[in-house]
Amino acid sequence: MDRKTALTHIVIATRESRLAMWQAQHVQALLQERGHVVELLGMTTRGDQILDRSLSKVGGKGLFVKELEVALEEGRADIAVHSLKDVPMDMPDGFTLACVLEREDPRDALVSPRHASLDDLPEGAVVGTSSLRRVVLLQELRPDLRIEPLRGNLDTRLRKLDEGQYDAIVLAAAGLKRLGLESRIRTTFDPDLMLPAAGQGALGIEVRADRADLIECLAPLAHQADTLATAAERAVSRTMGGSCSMPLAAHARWQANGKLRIDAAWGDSAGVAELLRAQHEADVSSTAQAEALGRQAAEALRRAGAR
Ligand SMILES: NCc1[nH]cc(CCC(=O)O)c1CC(=O)O
Repeated sequence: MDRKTALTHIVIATRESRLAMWQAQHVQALLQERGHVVELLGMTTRGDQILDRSLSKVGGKGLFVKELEVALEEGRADIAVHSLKDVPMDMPDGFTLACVLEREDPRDALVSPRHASLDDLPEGAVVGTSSLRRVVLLQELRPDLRIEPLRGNLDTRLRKLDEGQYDAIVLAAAGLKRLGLESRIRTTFDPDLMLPAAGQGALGIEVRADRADLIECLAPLAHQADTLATAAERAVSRTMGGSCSMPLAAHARWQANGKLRIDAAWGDSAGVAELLRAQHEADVSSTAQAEALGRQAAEALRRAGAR
């Protein structure tokens, strides 16, 4: 195969959940518009199989990406499309994040058959989420709520709500919107109250670090403003030694004054201690500057007592 042919034929490794498939097809369409021939290779990951335990107890974020990386390693696929939120802060040796795409709504959403907002939930209502970040933030807003674990892909989570196992559940707005389920959203949370997770709503494309050819093809798909914002968010998690067993939130927004502002929050994993928050802003025009901003916020959380 000559170099030109190799460049135009791209195989995307993807998980088979509806959301993962949507995301892979989205990238497929973007690459096809640029003249590439793009195929999907669907696969089931360990994270998809383990549905009965909280993810943070069985190995964390890496579970969703490992099998896809093996496919890249073996040359069965060229790129993997991930929800950036699920991508470990440090890529394993030999892999790199080639680009971050324009992000969808980064906020969390409340889904409930009977209640229009968090304030509208009766005392002691049962709310489903397995994210420690959401647990800690919800407990701060409504200490009376009973928060119960909720696992599975988006359709499974909605089914469990519809079966009556919960009064409400909290999900990323981005996933619901991508699957055409926006009408299920009763309210999207003010990000200052329910601070999103690092990378929430953004897609990242992973490749083998030695595939300069692919990195070049993918460069035009990058969204610069969201790349810098999510780089700052991911630097908060990286500095904190972040994994999904840590109740950490990090959300960066571009301000009217042209600066990038980052908000970060950390809570005790028991979910009882007070929530620590940090906020910084800076002029940011490079990844290094974005990461420095994220580190500043993490160091402020540390000084305030986060471990
Ligand atoms: N942890 C699972 C996960 N990873 C990405 C999304 C949604 C889409 C996104 O945030 O980009 C979700 C579901 C959720 O948190 O409700």
